Amino acid sequence: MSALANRRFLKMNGLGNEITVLDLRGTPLRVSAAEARAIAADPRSRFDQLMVLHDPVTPGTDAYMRIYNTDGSESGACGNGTRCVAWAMTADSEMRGTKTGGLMLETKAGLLPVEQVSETVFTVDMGAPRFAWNEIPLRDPQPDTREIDIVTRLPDAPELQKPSAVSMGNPHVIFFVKDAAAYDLPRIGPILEHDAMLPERANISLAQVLKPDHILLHVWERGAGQTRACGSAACATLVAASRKGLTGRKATISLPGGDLLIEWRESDGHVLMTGPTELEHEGTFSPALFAGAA
Ligand SMILES: N[C@H](CCC[C@H](N)C(=O)O)C(=O)O
Repeated sequence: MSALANRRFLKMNGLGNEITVLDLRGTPLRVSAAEARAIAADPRSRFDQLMVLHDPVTPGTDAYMRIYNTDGSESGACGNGTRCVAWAMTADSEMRGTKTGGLMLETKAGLLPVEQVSETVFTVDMGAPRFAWNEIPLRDPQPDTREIDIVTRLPDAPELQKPSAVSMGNPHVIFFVKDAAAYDLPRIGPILEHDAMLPERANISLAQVLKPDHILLHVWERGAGQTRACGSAACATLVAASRKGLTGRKATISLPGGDLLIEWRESDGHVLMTGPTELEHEGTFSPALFAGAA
């Protein structure tokens, strides 16, 4: 039987980005890719991202997070999930600590300071974006990641070329388009996600700049498909738009699930993401869920 059987989880969302939170602090347990897929397959614990809390690694931090996509792959960043974890560690009776004030979370990509804005709204310091082609990573050297070469040619969307590429601890490719809603993302998303220029695949964004402080965004997520919102994509998109001179350093990013406020802070180059969280229900994993999952 999986050691995860009967463990408690929270089903949450950040702007409709489906997040399941699992607290494994104080245990040596780890979630395998097969277990993550099994959790995603149950409608009660279904997720776009599974956020797993582990004991802190770096002294002074509150928890280490491992982030899983629906397909069992792992990511270094999830903005909406990080806010959900912050809510859980602040308000949930079994996950909260005694600490008041901000939290310091960590992933394999780095440290994420979080501040509470109101009961359910949090600001996450998502760190500094990376632009070097090998840090994103891209397959081939690119002199300027504001406009990269990709291999895919879509006959019915020839304008989808020369996207921007940014790492927010996870890889993002952003196409600036006239109408972000005009594309069949479930069809073109997987093709672009697997472009030969992207050795670790990427999250694919279609961004429409409405005003210098307002962007409309649709996202196809690596390993999870089309989601109602993606926080790290919103951060990557604001940074890419600002680098191209399309916006300033602060904008509202409107996603199908709602709005995020993103600021690319001048003083230290970090990206701040502010948005809501919502608890849907809690539950425990049924042992039957893991039959066949290693
Ligand atoms: N929804 C998440 C991002 C998940 C990214 C993941 N799909 C990846 O493989 O990088 C967010 O709010 O930032």
